Amino acid sequence: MHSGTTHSWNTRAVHAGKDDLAALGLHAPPIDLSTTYPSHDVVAEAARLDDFAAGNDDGGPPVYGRVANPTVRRFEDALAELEGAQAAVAFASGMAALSACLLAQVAAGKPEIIGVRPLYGTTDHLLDSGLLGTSVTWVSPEEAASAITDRTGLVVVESPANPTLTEVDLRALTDACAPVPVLVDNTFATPVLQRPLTLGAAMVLHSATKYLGGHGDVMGGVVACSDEFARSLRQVRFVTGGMLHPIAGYELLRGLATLPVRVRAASATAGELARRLAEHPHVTEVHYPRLGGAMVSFETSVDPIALVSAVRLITPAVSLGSVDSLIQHPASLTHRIMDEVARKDAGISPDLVRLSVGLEDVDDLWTDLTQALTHAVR
Ligand code: MET
Repeated sequence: MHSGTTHSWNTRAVHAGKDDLAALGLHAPPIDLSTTYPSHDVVAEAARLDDFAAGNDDGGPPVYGRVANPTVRRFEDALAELEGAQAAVAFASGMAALSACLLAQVAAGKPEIIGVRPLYGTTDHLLDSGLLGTSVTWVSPEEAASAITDRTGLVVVESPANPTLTEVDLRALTDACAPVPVLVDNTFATPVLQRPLTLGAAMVLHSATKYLGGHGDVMGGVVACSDEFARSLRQVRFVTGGMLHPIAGYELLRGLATLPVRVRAASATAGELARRLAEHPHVTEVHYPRLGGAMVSFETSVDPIALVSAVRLITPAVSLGSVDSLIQHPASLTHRIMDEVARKDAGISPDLVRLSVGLEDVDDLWTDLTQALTHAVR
């Protein structure tokens, strides 16, 4: 799957998933919108369907559009390469990707999940509700290993975490929990800043909707992992139908090419905004990861809901990772669905505001933030 070139990671971000294009006489990757694939050899087609149902993907015609797609495969191959994984499996959303990970472990007789809070609110809710037949034990990173039983399927962690930007020592966690697989939600860090598989993680989850797409116009999810776990995920995707759309596959592949420059530029602006916010009289605490990144969250003495409503350049909206900056109030929106006590215990206070920093000029963003902070004084 991988080219085996000695080019740098930044160069591979541009070319991964496209190495065969020149030989095909193409420059942009083709978008295959087929929902079905013709075959006059029914017996051979039946054998291929069996193979796909077992979770294999030989790169050939997928029989049916729910099973696999050539454009989506390009994105999967590229993301696998950038995360340093054997394989990647793409889904219609980040939550569909997480659901497949959970269902795969339930099917393997390992329905017990160990969760480290905070996590994205709907991830927290999916684990806490047990909707997919899992059970969860919530722990601190230091307690994770002692919660393992012979039915533990996954340790789930997000670092830096949504929305508090709390960082977990992933190497210490994966060492302590081995051989139980650790799934790291790497949506906020992106492989530009952190590659969890190099720190002992078994699976890396992305809401591809965020930085991988990067323009707020494509929804998707992806898991980078071993060939073996990828087979389990494809088996789940085959029957549950959470396949990524081919146009989304195209857009996500296109997003990867600019991922390094987008993340580095937005991170520089976010770091500067974090420094300025820390000095602001209406800001009581700023959260910004040691790792860097383009997310900043902060606690404020002004009315946080009035603050979010008062921005004019920044967009008041959930989601993140777009070229334009977004701001939202986690306790009202992204983490609303969580248990209220757990939310407070996880550090998601009613005064916390989350900012996704885009590619605008830092001074324009600062002017907007400061006027909104002034406007929202209680
Ligand atoms: C429906 S809330 C949504 C989205 C996204 N995962 C976020 O953290 O902003």
